[in-house]
Amino acid sequence: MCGIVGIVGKSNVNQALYDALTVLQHRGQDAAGIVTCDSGRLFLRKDNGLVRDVFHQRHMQRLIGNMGIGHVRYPTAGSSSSAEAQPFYVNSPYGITLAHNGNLTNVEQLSREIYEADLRHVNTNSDSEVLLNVFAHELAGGGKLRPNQDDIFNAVRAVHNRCRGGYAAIAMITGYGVVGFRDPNGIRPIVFGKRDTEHGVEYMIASESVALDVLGFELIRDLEPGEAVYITNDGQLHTLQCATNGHYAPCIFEHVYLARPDSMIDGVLVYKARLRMGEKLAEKILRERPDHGIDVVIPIPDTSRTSAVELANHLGVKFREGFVKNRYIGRTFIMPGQAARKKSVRQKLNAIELEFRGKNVMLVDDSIVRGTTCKQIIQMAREAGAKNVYFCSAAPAVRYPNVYGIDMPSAHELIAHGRTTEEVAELIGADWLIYQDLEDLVEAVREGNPNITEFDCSVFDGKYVTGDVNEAYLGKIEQARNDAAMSQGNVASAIIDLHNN
Ligand SMILES: O=P(O)(O)OC[C@H]1O[C@H](OP(=O)(O)OP(=O)(O)O)[C@H](O)[C@@H]1O
Ligand SMILES: NC(=O)CC[C@H](N)C(=O)O
Ligand SMILES: [Mg+2]
Repeated sequence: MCGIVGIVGKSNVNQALYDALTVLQHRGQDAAGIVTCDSGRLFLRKDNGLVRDVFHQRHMQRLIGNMGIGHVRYPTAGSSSSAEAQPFYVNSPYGITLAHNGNLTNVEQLSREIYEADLRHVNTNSDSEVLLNVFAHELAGGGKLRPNQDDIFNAVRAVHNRCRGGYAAIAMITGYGVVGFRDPNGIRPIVFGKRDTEHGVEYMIASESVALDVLGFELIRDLEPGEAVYITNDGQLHTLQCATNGHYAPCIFEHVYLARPDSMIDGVLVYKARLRMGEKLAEKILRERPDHGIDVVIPIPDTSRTSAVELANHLGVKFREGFVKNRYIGRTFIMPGQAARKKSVRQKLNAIELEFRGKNVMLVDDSIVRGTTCKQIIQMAREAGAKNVYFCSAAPAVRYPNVYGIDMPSAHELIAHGRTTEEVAELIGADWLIYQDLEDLVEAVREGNPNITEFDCSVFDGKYVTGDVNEAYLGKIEQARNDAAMSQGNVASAIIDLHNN
């Protein structure tokens, strides 16, 4: 889950892109990039780091032009090297740059095809550079000096035929316009909107509606699975369904953890979905532990706050902020490497003893993935004098890898993989543990938009909606991307870099 944005404006868009990336920072903390287009010239700045660290005034001044795209990265393929920061650029045809959220599952085959048949060179291990080259090759196939919307949409159609996996992408065609497209299952989110200015209408495409809100754009709608939107340099907007088999199977983990609560995804307000998760989890606790004896409900900041409030309401138990979060430390789960994740939990959260001493506390988190957070938090609660520490997760047990843009490639790193709830409870040191049921999670989200009949719930049930994920593939990514392999790989690839300013 990276954050992507594209704007076609009426004056320089650099500041708006920067602001949008700041709002999308929760989707990727590893690298950030912006490319703008002015009079047929591209201006690119990208590097490792948070948005505020990558762009200094001297960079911003050079990012001129009334259209551009931006990216915040959380790597799920390749390495964390700055060479794989996005947007990526390819010079032919037209000069295309691309920002991608998601992960391709047939990248090996595509890489081979690109080299052997399309005669193209890809310089990194990033699947996003492969996606860009597939799109570029298909657009070149039109053979036009000046591409129009039909040429763009034909290229997107061909991308859907060749690419598998999850992808929400925004590409800029130098001098022509910005195109956004979404994979035929709609796994990753992408929306577009507009704002009126005295010089005319400006358009924005972004991962989450919150980026539109904050910049004063009005949400038009989500892209449908398989659909593309193309905004020309002079502000004409075109949309087209480019997939024959498009249907909704969006990633449910966006609602659990990835997205901001104030975002609206596919007609569902994430905030309300999380409230309903809390309500349903409370019902399960009342069913399974009617004599729970809980004195206080305490969320593990930040993401679980919304569901924890509603959980406490429904249990009729006091809600208290027992942990204070250091606001200068980012999200732990999306940090690369277990050592960094482990260290940051302690730096990030500190207990207020008063809320724990002598009490039966119910700690609430949105999810338990590797167990990094909850293990340490439970220990902190005990050190703060809690009598009993119960734990609940607003999501079901995460037992399977993700292959569509969340960095959970290795089943063996997941604390619940191959374990019962009781075994996980023991391992994390909880007196008892309750997970949300998958049907309840799906219901909590679906109530926001009953037209969505299917979700990608693969991390919970091991069913992969693209139908191409088998044991051999999972084995391969586990080997290539487990924590130990990644820390070696990152050192080796740190020096690769072709272009940057
Ligand atoms: O079991 P784990 O592997 O620890 O992963 C799950 C935890 O990671 C996330 O928190 P994170 O700190 O990333 O972000 P937040 O501040 O948005 O909650 C999530 O909210 C859980 O707390
Ligand atoms: N999290 C994402 O969406 C990652 C995008 C892309 N696969 C990368 O690794 O850069
Ligand atoms: Mg958390």
